[in-house]
Amino acid sequence: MKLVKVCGMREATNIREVEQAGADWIGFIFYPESPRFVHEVPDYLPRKSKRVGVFVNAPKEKISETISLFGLDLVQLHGNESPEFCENIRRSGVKVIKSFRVGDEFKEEEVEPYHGKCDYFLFDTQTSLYGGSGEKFNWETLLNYRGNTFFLLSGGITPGDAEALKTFSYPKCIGVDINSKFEISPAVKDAKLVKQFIKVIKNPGNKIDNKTLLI
Ligand SMILES: O=C(O)c1ccccc1NCC(=O)[C@H](O)[C@H](O)COP(=O)(O)O
Repeated sequence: MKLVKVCGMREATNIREVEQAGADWIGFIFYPESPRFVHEVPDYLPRKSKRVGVFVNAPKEKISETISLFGLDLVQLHGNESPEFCENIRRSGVKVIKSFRVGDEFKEEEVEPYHGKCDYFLFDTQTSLYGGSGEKFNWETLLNYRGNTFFLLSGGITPGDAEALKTFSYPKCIGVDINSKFEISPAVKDAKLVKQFIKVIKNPGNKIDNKTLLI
């Protein structure tokens, strides 16, 4: 695994800790219904980790305003945004991640129109929520993904999944997105757990110890 995105951050001190833990990308949720909703600019924003803004069916103007306010590098779209909308956001100079909710079977026809219109896909679990459900889907369904767009694996990934992820070698998978299963409370991550997880999945020789995982 090459890349780890830690999503749903809000508190300055915690953002700094997670950045120091080695997160490549840090996500901020701009969806008011989320318990991780970011309503003001934190006192610290990551400098080394890339900043990702997560939106659900937000208007273009709101996204553009937030890109400027937070200095976003990437925009992640979790709603019913069209391929044209993705392309339009991309023209603002940010990379675009389009999220898809995966159920029992992988639907190639759903993702197909988005190739070339965004930079990455994110495969999350199909639930009644737009994201942050803490639910896992069957990763094997992604064996049916034939596209060329690189993707992030997401949905209920836990600290205990680090070992299994070392052997997850889908050619187009560039990394993982972690969120609720690393939380102490909504939007507050256990930076120690994040650090251990990153260490293990980026260095195949390392094993995570159960004491750290609290299992
Ligand atoms: O996290 C949220 O509350 C959220 C709400 C609405 C849209 C997206 C949201 N999160 C985006 C993410 O990238 C999450 O990390 C992803 O859905 C996985 O979350 P989890 O299942 O908790 O690991």
